[in-house]
Amino acid sequence: MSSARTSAETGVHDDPIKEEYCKGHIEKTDIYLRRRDYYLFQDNMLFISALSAIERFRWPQAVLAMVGLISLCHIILDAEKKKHGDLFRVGPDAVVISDSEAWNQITSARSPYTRGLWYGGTRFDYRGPNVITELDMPKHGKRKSKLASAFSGKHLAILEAKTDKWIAALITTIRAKITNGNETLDIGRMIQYFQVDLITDLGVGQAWKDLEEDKDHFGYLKMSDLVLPVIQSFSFLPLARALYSSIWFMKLFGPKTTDTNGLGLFLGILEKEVKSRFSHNTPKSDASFDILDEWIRHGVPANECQFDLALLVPAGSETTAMMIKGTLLHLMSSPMIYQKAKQEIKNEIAAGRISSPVTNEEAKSLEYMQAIVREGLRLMVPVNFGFPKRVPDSGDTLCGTFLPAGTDIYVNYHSMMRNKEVFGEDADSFRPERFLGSGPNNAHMVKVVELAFGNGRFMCLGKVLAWIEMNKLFIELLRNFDFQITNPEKPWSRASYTTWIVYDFWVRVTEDTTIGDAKHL
Ligand code: HEM
Repeated sequence: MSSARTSAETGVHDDPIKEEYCKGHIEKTDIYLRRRDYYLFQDNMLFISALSAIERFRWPQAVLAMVGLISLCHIILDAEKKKHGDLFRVGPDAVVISDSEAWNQITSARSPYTRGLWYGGTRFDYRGPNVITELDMPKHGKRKSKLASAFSGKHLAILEAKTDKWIAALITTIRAKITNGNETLDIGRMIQYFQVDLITDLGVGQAWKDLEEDKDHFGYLKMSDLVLPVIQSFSFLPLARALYSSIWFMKLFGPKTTDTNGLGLFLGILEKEVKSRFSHNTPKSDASFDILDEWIRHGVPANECQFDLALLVPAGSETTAMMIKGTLLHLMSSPMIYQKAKQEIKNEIAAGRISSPVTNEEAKSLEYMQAIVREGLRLMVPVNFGFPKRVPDSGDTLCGTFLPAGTDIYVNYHSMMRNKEVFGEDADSFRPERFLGSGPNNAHMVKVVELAFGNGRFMCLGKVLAWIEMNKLFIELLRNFDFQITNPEKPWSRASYTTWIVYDFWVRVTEDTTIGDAKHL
């Protein structure tokens, strides 16, 4: 509880509850109980009662309910948003928000908000925090600014060249499968292989070659599909989170660099690579750029290099892969949009306006393809829910409700991206046309979609890379191939946590023989 402050100090004159709180006359819990419009425990909704039950130590029910239900959390949260509005409570000290203006304000560059303890629960290495699990904001800011150089300036051209290289590898692999008579393939898995190869190549200059060998090396993806749901479910439960992210627990049960498979093996490989670079003190030339060298040049210490490289693989692969898979599914399910996209690519090739492969700059001038990317990112927003920001000492009023200091505000991106007031009555439909034109509402929609990457000092570190990929990949895939869903009744299986997991995304892929220059790779 923050110390007593006067209304003159806090500037609070208009809200008696807020004023009492700021003067220190009432506790945070009183505020929740006094505010009828804010008191949601009358809801018998399992998700909310699961979260609230933690505080009452009804452990077994809470844990079971959470783990069982959270794989549908986007549906549950969206239903609650429809009932209670843009801000509602999910725990004694926690609310969920889907209002884009408020989220923009909370996460702005100079925001006094800090990270909630939830962030610490995503840690997977007992030896130390990575940049995303660092809770000390000044430390986080310093650390992040050193990491950011690898994603900016002269390195952008290298990010683009590596993206081209791995898109080419993806296309070669798909083509080889078609030639061998395997037109039906799990495109979801292939996109994950593509992402892992791209990120490992960028990270340490050596891809795992998942695509080339058609193999989930080190069982990394299998392990991540198993571990992510557990970590992402338990991270919402304060006591569980404190337990499993404690150093002794992680030492006993977490991944270790001596493991022979999965996450531990992966950490071990990174440890070796980082040690070798530091002991040889030989950063590579610009031509053979990788992120590790860039970080060493910027004075990132060896242990942080290890932890942050280990973060890049899940942070950089699961997210972009989800967006790509989701957009492909929408394209395949929307024949008119699919054909319009192909026609735009055809026209641009015929007019000699796009190279092979398309450059990032050229890709940005394909208006319809850009609209598809935004619409795909919006409807298949890769980060679904989570990433709480903690209300500063003065408290704050959001969506008309006063929130006391220390309240965690979780974002509900899924509902934010489907807000009818922002995106129109058909916000649930895949309709890229909504982004065509340049009216003020268009600019506003674009800004809201950008929030999918976070904002201000909470911004995603790999945003620029993700945009290069998204700009190019769909153009390259569609100029080479045609895609068709194999099972219209169940095109894939998908579970939602903070991020998503997609299984069994089988599609039929054939060569597109109608677009002239397709065989460029
Ligand atoms: C479509 C793709 C992506 C989306 C939607 C996305 C979204 C996000 C979001 C919402 C956050 C958390 C922001 C917050 O704290 O509020 C984040 C953080 C982060 N992302 Fe991404 N991301 C994507 C791709 C990538 C890629 C490709 C990389 C790396 C190569 C990456 C690396 C990171 C890192 C390192 C952080 C932590 C930043 C920090 O500590 O402040 N992401 N991302």
